[in-house]
Amino acid sequence: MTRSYDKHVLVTGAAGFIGCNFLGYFANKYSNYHFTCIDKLNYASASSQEAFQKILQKPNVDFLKLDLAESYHQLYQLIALNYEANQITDIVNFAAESSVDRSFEDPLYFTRNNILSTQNLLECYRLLKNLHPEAHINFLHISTDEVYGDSGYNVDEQGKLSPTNPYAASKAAIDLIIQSYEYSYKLPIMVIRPNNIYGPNQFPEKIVPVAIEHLKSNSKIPIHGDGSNKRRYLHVRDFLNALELIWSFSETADAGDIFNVGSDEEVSNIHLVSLLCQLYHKDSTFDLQEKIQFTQDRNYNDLSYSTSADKIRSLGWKPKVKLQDGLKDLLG
Ligand SMILES: NC(=O)c1ccc[n+]([C@@H]2O[C@H](COP(=O)([O-])OP(=O)(O)OC[C@H]3O[C@@H](n4cnc5c(N)ncnc54)[C@H](O)[C@@H]3O)[C@@H](O)[C@H]2O)c1
Ligand SMILES: C[C@H]1O[C@H](OP(=O)(O)OP(=O)(O)OC[C@H]2O[C@@H](n3ccc(=O)[nH]c3=O)[C@H](O)[C@@H]2O)[C@H](O)[C@@H](O)C1=O
Repeated sequence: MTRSYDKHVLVTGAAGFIGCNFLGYFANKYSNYHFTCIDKLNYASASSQEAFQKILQKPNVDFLKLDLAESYHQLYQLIALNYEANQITDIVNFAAESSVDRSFEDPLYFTRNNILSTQNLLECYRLLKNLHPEAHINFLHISTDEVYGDSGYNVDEQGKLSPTNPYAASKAAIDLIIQSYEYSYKLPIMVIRPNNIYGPNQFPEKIVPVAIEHLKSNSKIPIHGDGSNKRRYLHVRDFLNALELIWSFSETADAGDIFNVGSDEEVSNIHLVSLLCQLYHKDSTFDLQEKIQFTQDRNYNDLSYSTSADKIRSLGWKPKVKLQDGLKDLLG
């Protein structure tokens, strides 16, 4: 970094769906912040590649291709050993393998990746405090509402963690490790648990981009099981607004906190796909049965997530993008 910036923000998973949308918004709005992006560039990054490469042209954005789970020593140098030179002030941690379906196929990889990638960052922060007790990093960790599983009703941030799939278990595990660092080392870390997020450049394995891809190729949309599972959907712009609000609190927080961030728009998978078909075919009629094919269900498919976002709503945040409008935008 040559010019002086007000913040030096480390953004992990920056080449992914939410990370790249985060950069597109914050690197433009906060030109007085420097953003160092870290990403291993997995399969999911491919969908954001064009947008990510464009953002890397900005003077206040740099990129390090690193696997956080395998790069402890480089991270230790970046965050702790060279603290006086790098002066990292904030960490926004998106990096994770994020696909439930893939986690059923390779659970151990999800455990290793999603725990070590974040715990390596926690270790660097812990050791930084040993070297520079005065150092403070605003640490925002992106978790998920899947950590609660589908057993609770209107679960708030104190709800029991009850994950049902290997992805969610890896996210719940690192949430608990973060909690241990808060208690044992007094590291103030903000944990954010969003519901399903959709928006531009999402890799077509999540239902929204999958359905759109199949609509555009006129092929049948795969529906797991009977399609009755429900999810709540939040547009990525609304999520970033929530993140901006939480980030502002982390500046003065001397303790960590947890925030559920979610919408009230809960729809079943079959209804979501039907809505996308209606929006895509506009006024022309269509036979839904011709547009879908029922496929084998997941090993376990959470029925729905009933989390309460009252805490962040009480701070003035609320979703602004209606699902129908957000989907219409995506369909173009
Ligand atoms: N998309 C959603 O609906 C949703 C909802 C709730 C929470 N989340 C969480 O938000 C975060 C971002 O999700 P997303 O949808 O953008 O995921 P994504 O899969 O689109 O992107 C994740 C990015 O992280 C990178 N990454 C993963 N492991 C890494 C490692 N070890 N080192 C470096 N980079 C690594 C990948 O290369 C990828 O670019 C994740 O932590 C996910 O658990 C996502
Ligand atoms: C909060 C989490 O959201 C995402 O996980 P989730 O599994 O809920 O998202 P998906 O889009 O993969 O699945 C949603 C829902 O649709 C079904 N489905 C999916 C893909 C497909 O081709 N057909 C389908 O029927 C699936 O079984 C689910 O019931 C996000 O991926 C995760 O990171 C989160 O944290």
